[in-house]
Amino acid sequence: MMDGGATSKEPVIAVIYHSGYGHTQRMAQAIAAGAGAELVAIDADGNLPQGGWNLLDAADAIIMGSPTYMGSVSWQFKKFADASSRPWYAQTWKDKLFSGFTSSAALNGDKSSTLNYLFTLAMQHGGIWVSQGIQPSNSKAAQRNDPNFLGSYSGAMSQSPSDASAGEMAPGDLETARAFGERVADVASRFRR
Ligand SMILES: Cc1cc2nc3c(=O)[nH]c(=O)nc-3n(C[C@H](O)[C@H](O)[C@H](O)COP(=O)(O)O)c2cc1C
Repeated sequence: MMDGGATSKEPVIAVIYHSGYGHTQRMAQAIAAGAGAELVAIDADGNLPQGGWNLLDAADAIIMGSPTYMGSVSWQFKKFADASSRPWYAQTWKDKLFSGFTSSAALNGDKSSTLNYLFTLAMQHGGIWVSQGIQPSNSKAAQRNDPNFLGSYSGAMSQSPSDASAGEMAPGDLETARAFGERVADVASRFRR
């Protein structure tokens, strides 16, 4: 339902994302489950579904996601970003909370470049960025499915080998994504007080 939750006191949170092969979609679903958010999927032509723009306009927090393709967002996500020049022009998304997430094949894969782009887009809209806020699992004892094993601070990340399907994603990355969604919702509810 994309009614923007107008009658609720709970913050309205939207997860807007593009996914070519399903990995970023699974992250988006996990984040939305943690945040109690509405999903807005950018389609293969870079367009939003009916009601998508209205939901973003009504949202207190917008969490943006794209796969990392050639070190940045996909062209479909960039089409959405360019189309967001309409709310940018009127600064109607000013002071909303924003955050971001991405997936890649390589362990590093330049995912930070993608998150940096999402941050820049949020800043152009006059937004307030929410960090991932989950301590990294980076000790010798750390295991692949421990919280924030990829050690991201600026947003949520997942990594899957290039020949692994979305169904084979690391459960720890998805659980990290869910916990990240919870955090954004917590920050958003504090901002509404
Ligand atoms: C056109 C293209 C470019 C890619 N560029 C990168 C890259 O720069 N770094 C990387 O680690 N993986 C790269 N990948 C792999 C994807 O990031 C990875 O498969 C990701 O999980 C795909 O997410 P999706 O299923 O949501 O589309 C690329 C894949 C494609 C199709």
